[in-house]
Amino acid sequence: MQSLQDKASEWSGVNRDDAFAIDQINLYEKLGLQTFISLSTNFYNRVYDDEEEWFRSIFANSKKEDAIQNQYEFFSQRMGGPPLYNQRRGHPALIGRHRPFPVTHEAAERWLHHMQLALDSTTDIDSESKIKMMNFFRHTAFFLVAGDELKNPKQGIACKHAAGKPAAV
Ligand code: HEM
Repeated sequence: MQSLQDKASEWSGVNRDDAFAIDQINLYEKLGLQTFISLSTNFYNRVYDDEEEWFRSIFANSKKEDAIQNQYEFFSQRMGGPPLYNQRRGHPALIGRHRPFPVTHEAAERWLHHMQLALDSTTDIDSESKIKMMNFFRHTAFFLVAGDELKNPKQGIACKHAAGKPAAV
């Protein structure tokens, strides 16, 4: 059976080495906390203003300021900075924390679209760091999609004994 990491690689098109190239360099030391704050602010300004109502509504129960802080604290600690996220929120457990939300393939692409634009409009992020970060984001986004599908595993093909019977629900 394919692991969630394998599915993430297949669906994102990013292999594990590229996804975790963020660990070859300390991006937090290179970019600084303020850059992460700007990135998450740019990102969530776009998300909360998204013209696509279906995507915007996924965030309807979260306050923008809280979402920004959750994100930049997580990114900073994951990319070599102090454990601000863990101190305030505990273990990230990203699949569990995304459980209430519909993290579909389409939602992942929309999330990544906004993140690419946010990276491009955040000054002080060099292009090599952007590529590393985007590979990590892309792989993680599809890791979350794979986790989301565990909520509603697709029905397998019915065996011959089920022929003519209504599908199980
Ligand atoms: C794939 C599409 C994604 C969707 C639809 C999505 C959706 C959401 C939503 C609705 C929240 C709640 C906002 C808040 O209160 O903080 C959230 C939180 C969060 N997301 Fe995502 N997300 C996605 C991808 C990602 C990715 C790729 C990452 C990491 C690289 C990530 C990291 C986080 C973190 C750290 C939080 C804060 C969790 C908490 O402390 O409660 N998300 N996400």
